[in-house]
Amino acid sequence: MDLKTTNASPVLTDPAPINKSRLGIHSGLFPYSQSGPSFSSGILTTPRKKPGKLDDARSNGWLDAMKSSSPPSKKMLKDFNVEVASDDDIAYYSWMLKYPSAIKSSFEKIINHARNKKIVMFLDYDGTLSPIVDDPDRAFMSDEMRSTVRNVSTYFPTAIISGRSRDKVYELVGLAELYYAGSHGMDIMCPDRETGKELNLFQPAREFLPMIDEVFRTLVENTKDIKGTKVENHKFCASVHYRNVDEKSWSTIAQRVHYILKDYPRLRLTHGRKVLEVRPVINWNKGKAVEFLLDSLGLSNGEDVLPIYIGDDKTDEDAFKVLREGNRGYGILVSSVPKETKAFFSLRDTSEVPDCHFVKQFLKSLVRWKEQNAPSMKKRSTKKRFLDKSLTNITALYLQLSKRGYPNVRQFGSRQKPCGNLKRRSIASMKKTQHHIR
Ligand SMILES: O=P(O)(O)OC[C@H]1O[C@H](O[C@H]2O[C@H](CO)[C@@H](O)[C@H](O)[C@H]2O)[C@H](O)[C@@H](O)[C@@H]1O
Repeated sequence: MDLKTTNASPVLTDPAPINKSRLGIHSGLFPYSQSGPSFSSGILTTPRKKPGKLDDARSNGWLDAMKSSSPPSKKMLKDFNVEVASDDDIAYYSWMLKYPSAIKSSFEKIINHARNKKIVMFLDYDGTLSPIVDDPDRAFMSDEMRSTVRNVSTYFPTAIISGRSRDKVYELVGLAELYYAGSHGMDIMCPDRETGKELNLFQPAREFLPMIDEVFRTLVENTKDIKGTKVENHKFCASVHYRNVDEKSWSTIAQRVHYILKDYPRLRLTHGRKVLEVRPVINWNKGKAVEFLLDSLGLSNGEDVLPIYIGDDKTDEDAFKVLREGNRGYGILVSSVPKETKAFFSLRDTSEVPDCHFVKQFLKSLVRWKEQNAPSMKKRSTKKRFLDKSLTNITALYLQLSKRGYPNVRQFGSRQKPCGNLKRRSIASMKKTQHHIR
């Protein structure tokens, strides 16, 4: 992908205008009219009355999806002393004929294909590096997983692509030597394509920032009476969690979220694991982020590059699709149940084996293979690692500065390029600055 093309706005034209009078809402309450962005800072509240049967037919479809997302783990079933039906296993193993395990028979295939190629590793966070837990704020990855990912990154360029905000996922992973794409790929920090040394910030949905902030507050306000609901602001998208909500209230959540989104035709809803995700209607996703990162790393020319993407969620399918369709690399789906997927391989995800065990095992095997069987392809050269180190220092510093709300750094974000003085400053002087702001 030519970087220049990514500078073109990926914002899609608005979907068909909604019928405001049908909703019985005064047009002044629509924060974004079709004719241009007029922003209202108010929080909309949805009526508390139960919406009519035909209020939003889509809610029913969504309810089914809500029920089937993130199926109960075997552990949960065991907790209730219920034997796991062997039919499930049969279904799983026949599904695996199509999507074989990446750590068993197919590992050979993967490494054979990787010989003489440069692997680029893309990793989703929740459900891939950290186990799915009830509280999203407590989805920690283990130290062992962290050190495994660090080892991976010493051999292969490694990026984390998450639905969470970039700051949040960086905080959870805590490895400055990786590249990060937050908000489902809408917030990317990556090396400059030309120099490879400077950092670029790519935020294709920047204009949606105030809108997401507003919808976030509206969602919080309108779901606060539903026990267990949690709404997260991920900067360029927002998540409404219903994992801890009584199933009887799921339809209420679906209806309220749909009702609110009727006022935001430039936002859309997608579905994750017991979470509804509100995102801008732009032609950008985790797949585009993978292409963008490969391009920025100067690795978009397929022949000698093998991108591998590991993820567990529907949003990861966009990345699997990019890799499959371009015949560029391998998608690996983490799942304990058969699913329709564009991935090539699978890794079992089971809470009986904690700590995303199979993902870790796959990553460790890859490192071991590299250490043992490709001694000629040593760890990334000292010079390269020095450059990477400089880059990671800049990343760490940037994240630190932006967290502290430094005005210059915000500005640098808005220009989608690091601010000049930050770019040109030597690492030593940056360290000084870093020390200064602690
Ligand atoms: O793209 P990801 O890194 O996989 O992020 C997807 C969502 O992950 C988080 O939610 C999921 O994990 C939580 C912690 O295990 C779990 O409680 C929740 O039910 C899952 O949906 C995160 O909180 C979301 O905002 C992300 O969009």
